[in-house]
Amino acid sequence: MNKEQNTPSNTSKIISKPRIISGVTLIILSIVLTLSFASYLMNWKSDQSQAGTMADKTVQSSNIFGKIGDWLGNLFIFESIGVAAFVVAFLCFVFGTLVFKKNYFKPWKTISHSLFFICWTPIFFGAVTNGEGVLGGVYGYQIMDYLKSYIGSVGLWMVLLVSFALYFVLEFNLRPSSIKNKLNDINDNTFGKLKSLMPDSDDEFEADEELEKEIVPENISSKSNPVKTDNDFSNIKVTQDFEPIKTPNQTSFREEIIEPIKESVPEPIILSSTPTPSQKSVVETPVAKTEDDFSFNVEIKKDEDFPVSNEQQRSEDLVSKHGLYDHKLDLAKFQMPSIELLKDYGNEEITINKDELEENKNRIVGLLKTFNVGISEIKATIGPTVTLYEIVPEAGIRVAAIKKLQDDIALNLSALGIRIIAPMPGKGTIGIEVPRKNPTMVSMRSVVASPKFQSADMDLPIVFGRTISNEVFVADLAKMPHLLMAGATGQGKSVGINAILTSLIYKKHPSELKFVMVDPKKVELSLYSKIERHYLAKLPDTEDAIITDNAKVINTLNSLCIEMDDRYELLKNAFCKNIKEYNAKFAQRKLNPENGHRYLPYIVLVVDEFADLIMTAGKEVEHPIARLAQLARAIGIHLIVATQRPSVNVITGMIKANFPARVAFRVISGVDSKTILDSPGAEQLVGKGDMLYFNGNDLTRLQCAFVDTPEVERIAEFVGEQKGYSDAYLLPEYSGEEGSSTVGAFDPNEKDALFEEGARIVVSTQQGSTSMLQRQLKLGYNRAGRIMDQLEAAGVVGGFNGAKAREVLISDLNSLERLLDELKGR
Ligand SMILES: Nc1ncnc2c1ncn2[C@@H]1O[C@H](COP(=O)(O)OP(=O)(O)OP(=O)(O)O)[C@@H](O)[C@H]1O
Repeated sequence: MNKEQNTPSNTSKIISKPRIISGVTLIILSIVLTLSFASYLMNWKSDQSQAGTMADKTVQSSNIFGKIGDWLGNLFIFESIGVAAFVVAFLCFVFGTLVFKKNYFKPWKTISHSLFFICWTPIFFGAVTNGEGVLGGVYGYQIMDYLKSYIGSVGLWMVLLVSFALYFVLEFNLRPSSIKNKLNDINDNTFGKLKSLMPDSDDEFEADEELEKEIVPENISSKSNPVKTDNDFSNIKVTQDFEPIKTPNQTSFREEIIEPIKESVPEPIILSSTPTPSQKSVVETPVAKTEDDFSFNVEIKKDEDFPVSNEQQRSEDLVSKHGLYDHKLDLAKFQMPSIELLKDYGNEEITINKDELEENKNRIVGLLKTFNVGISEIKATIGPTVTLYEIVPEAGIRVAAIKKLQDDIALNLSALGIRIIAPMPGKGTIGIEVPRKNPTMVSMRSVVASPKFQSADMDLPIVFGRTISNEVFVADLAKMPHLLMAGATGQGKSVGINAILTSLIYKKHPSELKFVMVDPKKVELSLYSKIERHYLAKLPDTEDAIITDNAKVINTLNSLCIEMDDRYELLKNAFCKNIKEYNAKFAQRKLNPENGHRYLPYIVLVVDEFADLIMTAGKEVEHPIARLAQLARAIGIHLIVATQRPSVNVITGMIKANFPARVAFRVISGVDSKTILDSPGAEQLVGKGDMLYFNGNDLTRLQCAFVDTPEVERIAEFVGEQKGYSDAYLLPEYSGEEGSSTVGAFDPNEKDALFEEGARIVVSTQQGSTSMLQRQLKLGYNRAGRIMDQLEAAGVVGGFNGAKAREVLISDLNSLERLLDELKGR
C-alpha cells in the first residue's frame, strides 16, 4: 500500500469481537503457562517420575494445573528451554495486550529482547548447573555441552559474557560517552552526596560546627539539582535516549556549583539560610554577604531545568530509535534521471560576428545622431538570441527622447525584436536589444548541467534558460508562487512548459512533488502519462491522470481546493506556518500519523490551454483557480497556467491579481503584451523561445532552453520504468456541486426565493450575467448561479455561453410578468 497516499484517518478504537476473544485467550494462556511453569519448577522432581501417566486417573499431579500443567512444564522447561519458558508466557501476554491495541510494549523491541533471552538463558543455566536440574532445559544442556567440547569451559563462559555484553550494547545503543555519563551520574549521586556532606580534607579552612550546619543543606540543595533532574526523567523512562538532555553541562554544571561553594566556605558567607524548593533547580551563584546580613542569590536557569514535554520526549525517543522520517523510503532505490537523457546539441558557445556588431553600432549611433541624441559611450553584451547595446547618452539628453525613438530605431535596424530599456534598471545607461542574425540555441542539457541549477537551493527550482548576458537563469516556483504563461501559437510555450517540468523532475524525488496536468489540447502533455505512478496526481476512480476533458477539470480543481483546505487544517493542528515547517516537523516525528498527519508533497497544477477552459467552463474554472492562487502557496500547491490568447476575458483581473509571476513568449499585439505583462514588449520578441519573465518587479529577457519531444520521452521512460507507487497520488474525492450540472426542466417547487426578483433584474437590464445577479441581489456565486440555471429552465435566458453573458430571451417586463404568472399556475 502506498503509505504516502493513504492518510491514516483516526484509527478506530472499537475492538472487534474476534480480537477480544483472541486477546483474552492469549492473556489467560500466559497466566496458565506462568503458573504451570512456576508450579512445575517446585514439583518437577516428583512429577517427572509420573511422566507418561496422562491417561491414568489414579496418578495425581502436584502441579497447580494438574497433569496439563505438568505436561506444559515438562514440554517447555525440561525438554526445551528451561526457565526461559517464562519468556514464552510473557510473550503471550504481550501479544494479548497488543490485540487489545494497548501499546504498553513495543512489539519489535519486546520480541528481540525475548528472543535473546530464550537463546541465552538456557545455555547460561546449562553452564551454571552443568546440566543438572531443569533450569537450562535439554536445549540449554546440549548447546552448552556442544560448545564446551569445542571451546572448553573458559571459552564457553567468555562466549556467554561477551554475548551478554554485546546484547546490552546493541539493544541499548550504549556508547562510551553515555556509559561514562552514567557512571558519572552514579558517582555523583552516591559518592558526590557523601562527599558534599563531609568537610573537605584538603581545605585549610577548619569550619566550625555551626557554619557546617549552615553549609550542608546548601550544598545539598545546589547539588540536588542534577539528582532531582535525573529522578524526574526516570519517571518517564531512563535510557540513554536522555543523553542529549543530560550531557551538555551536567558534569561541568556540578563543578561550577561546587567551586563557588568551596570558595565561599573560608569566608563566613552563607548562600541562603533557608533554601526554597525553587532554588533547587537553579544554578546559584553566591554573592558576598553584605553588612545588612541578608542573602542574595543569582539564578541562571539552564535548559535542562525546564521540564521536557511528553510530546517532545516521544518524538525524541522515536528519532533516536528510527532516525528522522525519510519520505523517500518508499522509493528508496529511485534514480533521478541522468543528464545523458538530454540531447547534446553541440557547441553552444556564442560566436561574435564582428561585422554584425559594427554594423548595428554604426546604425544606432547614426540614427540617434539624426535625432540629435549624442552618445558618449556604447557597449555591447552578446546573448544567445539578442545583443544588448548599452548607450551612455551625452549629458543633458532626456531618456524620454530616446524612448520615443523606439519605432524609428527598429525601422532603421530593419529587424524585429528591438526593445529599448530606458533607463537600464540599476545602471545609468539606455539599453537597446537587437536580435542576432544567427542566434545560438540554448539546450536544456547545458542549463540542467550548469552549476547554478545543480547547486540551486530552492524548493521548486526551475531553469528557464539564459539571460541576454548568457547567464543561466534559475527561479523558484515556490516563491513565484504561481506562474502565468502566454504566447501566440508556435512561439515556444509548449517547449517552455516542458522545460519547467523537466527542471522539476531533475531536482525533485517523486515523494516530494506531484503534478496535476490539464491538457485540453490532448497531445501536449500526453508524454507524461508514463510517470503517472511517480509524479502525477489524480482524482480517485479516474483512469487517466492527465485531464483532457474540461468537465473533469472542474472536479479536479475543486478537489484541489479540498486538498488545500485539508492541508491548512493539518498545518493549523501542527502549529506550522507553511509546508516546509510542517514537513520538517513531520520528519522529526513530532506529528503523529494517527492524527492524520502525513508527509506533504508539493503539488504543481499545469494547465496547458487556459483560454479553452475559460471559454467552456467560465466561472466554474475561474473561481477555484483564483481561490487556489490566493491561498495555496503556504501549503505547497502552485499553479502554472498557460494560454495562447492573453485577452482580458481569459486572463481576467481576478486571475491576473493572483499570478504575480508571468512569462510572455511572443504575442501578436502590444495589447496582448499589456494584458500579460502590464507593459508592451512581448510583441517585439523574436519567437522560438525568446521570452520575457516578469516576477512582479523586474522584467528579464531570456532565451528559453530547448527540450525536444524525444528528450522528454526518454526522461518519462526512464522514470516510468522504475518502481513507482501503486497508483498516482490520489486527490480528495469531489462530487460535483449543485448547479454545475446540466439544467433540467423548470420545477416551481425548487424555485429559489429570489427567482422572480432575479428574473426582473435580468429582463430589465437585458443582461444574463450571473455576477450581475450576484451584485444586485448580494448573493454568493453558487446561489446566483442556481438562480441563473432556473431562469434558463424557465426560458428567461439562453444557455451557458462561456465567459460571455447569457442571451436574455424575454424582451420586456410585461412579457416576463405573464411568464411568471404562467409558471405559478403550473
Ligand atoms: N527555446 C527554444 N529554442 C529553440 N527553438 C524553439 C524554442 N522553443 C520553441 N522553439 C521552436 O518553435 C517551435 C514551436 O514551439 P512550441 O511547440 O513550443 O510552440 P507553442 O507556443 O507551444 O505552440 P502551440 O501553442 O501552437 O502549441 C518548436 O518546434 C521549435 O522549433
